Amino acid sequence: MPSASAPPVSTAARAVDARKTYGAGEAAVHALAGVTVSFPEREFTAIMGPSGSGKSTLMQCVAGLDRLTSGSAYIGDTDISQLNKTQLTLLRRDRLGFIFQQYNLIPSLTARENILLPMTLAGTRPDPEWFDTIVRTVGMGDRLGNLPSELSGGQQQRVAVARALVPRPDIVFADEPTGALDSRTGIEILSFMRRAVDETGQTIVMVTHDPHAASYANTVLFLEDGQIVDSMEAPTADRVLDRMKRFEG
Ligand SMILES: Nc1ncnc2c1ncn2[C@@H]1O[C@H](COP(=O)(O)OP(=O)(O)OP(=O)(O)O)[C@@H](O)[C@H]1O
Repeated sequence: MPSASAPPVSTAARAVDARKTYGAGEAAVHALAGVTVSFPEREFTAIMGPSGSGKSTLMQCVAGLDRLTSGSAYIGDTDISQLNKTQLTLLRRDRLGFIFQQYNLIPSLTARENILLPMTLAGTRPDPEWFDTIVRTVGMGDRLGNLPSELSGGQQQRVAVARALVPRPDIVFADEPTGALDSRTGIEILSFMRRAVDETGQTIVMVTHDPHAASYANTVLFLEDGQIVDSMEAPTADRVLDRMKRFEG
């Protein structure tokens, strides 16, 4: 139990009775079948579950990339189901960061320009000290002038991670961020994401299939058939793997 003096845990994002149905009638797929979940601030949450269990749908709907069929999704206190398209675009730009399996870098821009692109588009500038901290921590300091085609896959993903973190978003959503990387490079990226949470108070929500990746999180949520069926605190790769095996029976 938290002590009486412990600060209350704030919620960076949450969903309330979230439902998402694709198609209609007999062909209807209930990708989310009533999910209520909170993502605490300054924590790293992983979402796992069998293929088709609704992981990406949940992330996309909470991150304002897709809309729920019913229920609500909040970023902080903002009910995003009430926002129009423009408001959603601005909310994503100003308050959220994204990391995908595909790095989505602009080929004609240098690493530095790619990292700064979201802020350039928003007409803002990063705090120079913060920019240096992020670039140093992701280990990209000497490659900032290079184009993506001159960087390895791991280096490109580091640029993508830096791009997500430099604007200091309220929350970073990551969908299989290490899916395209070899295991050593994946570990570097995950370690960096972990440090961003521990050392800078970043909030991260990550969808993954990989029990080892999930072990970097504070909490793992398990989805099955569009519902949250379990959660695990302080996960280890072995415990996550054991839990995942129970879905296959
Ligand atoms: N645009 C769509 N149209 C129709 N059905 C969809 C669409 N997107 C997702 N689905 C279905 O919704 C369900 C949940 O999909 P989702 O991609 O969220 O699962 P997931 O857990 O992320 O899967 P995976 O691990 O394979 O990426 C699946 O049955 C999927 O086929």
